[in-house]
Amino acid sequence: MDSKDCSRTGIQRFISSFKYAGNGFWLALRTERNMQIHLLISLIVVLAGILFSISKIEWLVLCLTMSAVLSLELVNTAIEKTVDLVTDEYHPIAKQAKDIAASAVFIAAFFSIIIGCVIFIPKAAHLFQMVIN
Ligand SMILES: Nc1ncnc2c1ncn2[C@@H]1O[C@H](COP(=O)(O)OP(=O)(O)OP(=O)(O)O)[C@@H](O)[C@H]1O
Repeated sequence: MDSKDCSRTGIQRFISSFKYAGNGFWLALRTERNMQIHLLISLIVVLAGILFSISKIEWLVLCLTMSAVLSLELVNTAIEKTVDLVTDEYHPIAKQAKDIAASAVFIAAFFSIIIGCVIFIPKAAHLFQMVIN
């Protein structure tokens, strides 16, 4: 923390933390292709939720899964950057750190696909039945 930070009040630091979080989000969104893909899929899921008028519980489950995937992608990016800061040479521990962080995103994305299928496939099938009948 620099001397400027020390002189600020709690509320100013609280507001600044939002600004820093926003900066981090936009930086990851601008520079990380996977983050752009996850956000695009989240927007499509939200549109599908509106289109199919999903229930309150389904919205809550989707919000949890989308926030898990997006948050873990941000943490994965932060870990990648930290590892790159420590070493730009090949190191087995660097590989382990990056691979483990990437697998956290993979697990969240995998289960969010299952949740999305459980919520939307019956609704899409029902819509399809109505269209063909
Ligand atoms: N310093 C390193 N030492 C050993 N292996 C590394 C190192 N840096 C990267 N790797 C390996 O290469 C893989 C890709 O790393 P990289 O930093 O390019 O991330 P990425 O998977 O391309 O992620 P993104 O596309 O989100 O940037 C890692 O998962 C790891 O297995």
